[in-house]
Amino acid sequence: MPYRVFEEYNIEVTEDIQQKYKSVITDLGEDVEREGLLKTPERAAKAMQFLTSGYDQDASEVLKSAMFAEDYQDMVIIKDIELYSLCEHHMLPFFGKAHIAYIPNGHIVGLSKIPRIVDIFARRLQVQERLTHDILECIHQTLKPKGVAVVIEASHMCMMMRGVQKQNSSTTTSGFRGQFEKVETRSEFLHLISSDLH
Ligand SMILES: Nc1nc2c(ncn2[C@@H]2O[C@H](COP(=O)(O)OP(=O)(O)OP(=O)(O)O)[C@@H](O)[C@H]2O)c(=O)[nH]1
Ligand SMILES: [Zn+2]
Repeated sequence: MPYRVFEEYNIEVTEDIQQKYKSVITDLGEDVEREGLLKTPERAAKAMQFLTSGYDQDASEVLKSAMFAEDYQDMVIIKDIELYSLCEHHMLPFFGKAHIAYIPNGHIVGLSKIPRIVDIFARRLQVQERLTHDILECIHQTLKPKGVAVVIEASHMCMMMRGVQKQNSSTTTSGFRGQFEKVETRSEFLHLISSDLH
């Protein structure tokens, strides 16, 4: 199955992570036996499994499950795809939007599959650069389009809540393959996703 519905957690893994969270909460000086925290280790164990559930999913299979032969030659853009990931340095969230385009080469892909693969790569311990690259390469290698472009704009909680504590900075990463390596095609894409269209 290319993606799983996240309702059934592995009992043993949940129990194991839960015990570790109990120690962490205790080490932080809290009382794991107080009412408000009684179920917290289990909830946190489940939340972390969900937020890293992308490891168990095959993004390429997801794309392959909805590729259709079609003679459409122009740019397809899916923009403002919201994403939530975890930075691998602090395991704190980074979140923002992905804008993705491709130029078909005999096949189009079911539109929903693009946000699905964004989630699959985002639900892992990531850096924004690798997330951008993972999405780009998956589409490039699986759909084999004439071109693919990925832009991600994101804010990192590790830079907002702690560390340098910058609330308003955001980071943009991008990757281009095939026809998007040409300035005119890339410019058209960047123009079409630019904020004045929102
Ligand atoms: N390039 C990149 N860096 C990231 C990303 N997420 C977090 N970081 C950075 O990873 C770096 C880790 O640096 P360290 O010096 O080891 O960690 P630190 O002492 O917690 O650093 P500060 O955040 O500066 O306090 C920090 O500069 C973070 O801002 C990301 O997606 N991409
Ligand atoms: Zn971080």
